[in-house]
Amino acid sequence: MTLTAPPPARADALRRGLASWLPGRRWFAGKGRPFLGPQILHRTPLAAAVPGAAWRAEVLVVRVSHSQVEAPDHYLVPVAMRHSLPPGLEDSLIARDERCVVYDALADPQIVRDLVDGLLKTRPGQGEVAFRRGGAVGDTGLPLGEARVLSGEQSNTSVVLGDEVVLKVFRRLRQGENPESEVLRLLTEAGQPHVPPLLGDFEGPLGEGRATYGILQRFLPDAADGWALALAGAGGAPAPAGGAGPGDGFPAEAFRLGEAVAAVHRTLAEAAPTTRLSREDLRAAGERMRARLEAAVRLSPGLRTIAPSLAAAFAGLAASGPGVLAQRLHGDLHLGQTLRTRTGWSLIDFEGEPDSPLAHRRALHPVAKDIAGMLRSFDYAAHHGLLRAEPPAAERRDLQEAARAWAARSQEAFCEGYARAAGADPREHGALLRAYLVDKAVYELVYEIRNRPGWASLPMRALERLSRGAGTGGSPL
Ligand SMILES: Nc1ncnc2c1ncn2[C@@H]1O[C@H](COP(=O)(O)OP(=O)(O)O)[C@@H](O)[C@H]1O
Ligand SMILES: O=P(O)(O)O[C@H]1O[C@H](CO)[C@@H](O[C@H]2O[C@H](CO)[C@@H](O)[C@H](O)[C@H]2O)[C@H](O)[C@H]1O
Repeated sequence: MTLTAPPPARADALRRGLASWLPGRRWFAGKGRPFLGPQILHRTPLAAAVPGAAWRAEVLVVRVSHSQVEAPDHYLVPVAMRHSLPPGLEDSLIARDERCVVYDALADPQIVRDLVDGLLKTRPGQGEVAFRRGGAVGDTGLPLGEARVLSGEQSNTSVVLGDEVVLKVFRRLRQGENPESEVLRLLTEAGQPHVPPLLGDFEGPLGEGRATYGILQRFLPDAADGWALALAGAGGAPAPAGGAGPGDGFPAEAFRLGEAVAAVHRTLAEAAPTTRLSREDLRAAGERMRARLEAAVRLSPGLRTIAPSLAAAFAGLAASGPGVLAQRLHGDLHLGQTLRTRTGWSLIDFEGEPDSPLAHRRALHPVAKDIAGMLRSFDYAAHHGLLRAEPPAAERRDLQEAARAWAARSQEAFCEGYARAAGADPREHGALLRAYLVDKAVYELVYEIRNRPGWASLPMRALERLSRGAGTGGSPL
């Protein structure tokens, strides 16, 4: 018997299903908070590349409001509808009515490949959801192999097609072009070797405007994740094959990573506008950091006692100018955004901080913002092993000292690599770096409380340490 696609699910069944399915998603930002709705803002049918398929697919844009006064969040949920749920996809089931079962289309390899095949044939201005090619592919099309969903601690959903291409679907939408496609396009067109090339992006409706729904990028099949390498390094493992050399350990890799980040920064400074910050600009940046800190204190009252000394670091920002260069950046740089291939380091995920407004992510910032992100990440990797361990107090102190020393070695090596490639050492601007380090740790604290409460002690400890030295001159490392 040949099956045809079922009729589309009823809107009320979809809404009810989404209300219970969404809060369990890793990428759902409102965990633990009640919400109104959800409301389905757009329901766009997607054409399958192969006619006569036994399924149908739609892209849903779902609006979630946590209160009448806060701005709502918008989530992208591509759904598949079939007569029955394919085996193994129970966790992806969203809704069921008398017509069909509805589930997360990105969890179904067959559907993802077929949908991408169909979307690749669209062009901007044609159809509701459309594909725009990047600078790195000709008109002959892309080789699309088997689809496999990447799992892990992610803000979005990525699917690898063959070992060639990765499709990243943005889960939280904002109107306008996502900074990731914008920045990757610049870097790809400039031939920057430390970034996998952008192949194209998808866009579709969001309210009255449009939004980037996803990107297609070259996949690096043999790459090792920088976060995993750093965790292994912090635990005493040697550097990876093809690395800086046996016995050099992770700090030697950190040096090369510093060089790679400096090279990407240089390309961005050449390819996009830059500006020199006045004292007033720096003071305003310090004010924004202070507002972030105040919001964090409301969420985590334990911060209250150290908040004044942390704020002193932001006040120091104005003293570091005028004339600091601001430019387009990565925006949320950490070890989880770095990949180590046989030939060197690559940077991915140029979306910026997923919890920050788009205007802030698009704005020009000093490179210290990215550098601070990476320096904080070495600290995370060093202390991660202590999260669950509960050794006696004396042993714990030793472990903490060892972790701090490892982090400091990696941080220094990263700055040396950066300085070698950029010709300017980030440690020379101590007040600037300190302000961005504190701001990043504040962002992380909020991020962890909302997403991984068990990890919140990592940025909290760092803030306590930074508060003891905040506002002072010299290196903040
Ligand atoms: N071009 C790529 N090549 C190889 N692996 C990749 C590539 N892009 C992403 N990945 C893998 O997918 C993971 C998630 O990608 P990322 O862009 O960081 O998504 P998110 O925004 O969800 O955090 C990465 O940590 C990496 O392991
Ligand atoms: O990678 P994303 O764009 O989703 O970034 C968000 O999530 C990150 C965690 O997955 C978070 O990074 C923090 O944890 C990392 C270890 O998991 C650590 O390496 C980073 O230094 C730390 O900031 C990131 O802040 C957040 O925006």
